[in-house]
Amino acid sequence: MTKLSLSKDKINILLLEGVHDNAISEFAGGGYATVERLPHALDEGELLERIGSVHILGIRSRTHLTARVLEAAQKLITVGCFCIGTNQVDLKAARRIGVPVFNAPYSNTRSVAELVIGEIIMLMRGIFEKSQLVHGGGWMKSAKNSYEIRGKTLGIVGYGHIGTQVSILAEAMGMKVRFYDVLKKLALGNAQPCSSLEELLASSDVVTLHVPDTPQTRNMMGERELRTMKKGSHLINAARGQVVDIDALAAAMADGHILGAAIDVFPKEPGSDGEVFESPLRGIRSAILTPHIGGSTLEAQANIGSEVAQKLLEYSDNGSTVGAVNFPQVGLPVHEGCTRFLHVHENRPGVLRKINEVFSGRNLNIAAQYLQTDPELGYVVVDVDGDVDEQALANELREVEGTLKTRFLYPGRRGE
Ligand SMILES: NC(=O)C1=CN([C@@H]2O[C@H](COP(=O)(O)OP(=O)(O)OC[C@H]3O[C@@H](n4cnc5c(N)ncnc54)[C@H](O)[C@@H]3O)[C@@H](O)[C@H]2O)C=CC1
Ligand SMILES: O=C(O)CCC(=O)C(=O)O
Repeated sequence: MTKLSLSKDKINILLLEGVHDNAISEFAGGGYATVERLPHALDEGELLERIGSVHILGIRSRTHLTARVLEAAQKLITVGCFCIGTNQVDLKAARRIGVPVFNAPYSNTRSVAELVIGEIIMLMRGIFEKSQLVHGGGWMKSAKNSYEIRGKTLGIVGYGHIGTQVSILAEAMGMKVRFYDVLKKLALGNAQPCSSLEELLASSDVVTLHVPDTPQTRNMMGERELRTMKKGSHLINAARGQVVDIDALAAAMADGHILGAAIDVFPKEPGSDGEVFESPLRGIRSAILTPHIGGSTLEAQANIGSEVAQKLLEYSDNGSTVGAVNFPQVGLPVHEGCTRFLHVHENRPGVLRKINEVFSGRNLNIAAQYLQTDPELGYVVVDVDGDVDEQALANELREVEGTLKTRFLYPGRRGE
């Protein structure tokens, strides 16, 4: 267990939104015992009240880390998103305060893909509507609007980790697959790329969305795009709520242009299970609405719990930023016997020279130095051998103009 400048029992870890037990076990195994876990998200006001004393924060998709919250996070070392998407975090604001953000880019991929496959069949057989009727004492034994998926065309928007998994599974079940992506992607199996979103929409029986939330994908499925879809086709959105114009979808479903939809994500989602969910889609019988559970399987949550906690530990213990989504990536060996200084700074001329002057001015033996930069940010890690007045050195480093964060630790040395 690496020793830190701040003893581990003083490092406050706050985990929100019911992060899996595996995360707690990982932290305990790393010597971090001060972990508080809440089952729900916190809103901005609640976060502002608590964030000042938090060193490591774990969230899922419902907690919004705004610039305001991050600027109040005086002690924050790192943030873990125990999910794939990181759009709920103001990543630039996190960079500005020198805080790397980690996620789990693959751990729930399969869970989302399986849900989508199930929904394709449910939609193409009108199962949800028929089942609701039967629950209400009704009976609708009819083949109207019910089709096999074999031979039908699935259009996948966003051919990344989830999109490609859906592609493979759908082809195995006899579907024809077409996809559209902004990047050139290797087509798996017999899948066919489309040169435009419109081409995909006009030729698919079911369209499924697997793009991230970006300024380009906001409302990418608006009135015009929904009307470009084939009459009687189906839409699945397990990506992000802002990708579909929900009012336009409700209208296209009301007049039967879109026959069915399965929607897992919404522009406004409740922060906790007790809160009332509002949406114009409520009450539409051919709309399968689920509470953002695409990635909510026990397998996925267990894997995510371990994966993200390990990344947070690697950063807290060793300074490694491998896997961070908003930071220069530095993979670091454990260098026993040294004191390691982590310095995050604005990437502007002269900063590195001044940092080196701080070390050379004290006649220290630098055993290793690691540096990664991107156009705005620099992250330098310096391992020093022998005796050193860590606190005085860290204070001097903090004085260097452009410094965003400084921390020191003792890799490989046992600590609390
Ligand atoms: N419902 C749920 O519980 C879950 C939802 N998600 C959502 O699914 C999204 C996709 O996940 P992954 O496949 O792992 O991401 P990924 O990053 O592997 O794939 C996204 C793909 O979308 C493409 N893309 C980006 N902008 C585009 C645009 N404007 N038009 C067309 N293609 C575009 C990218 O080039 C990439 O190939 C995540 O960002 C997340 O928001 C992820 C996991 C669980
Ligand atoms: O499980 C969650 O809270 C969010 C899942 C998700 O949307 C993601 O992984 O991006």
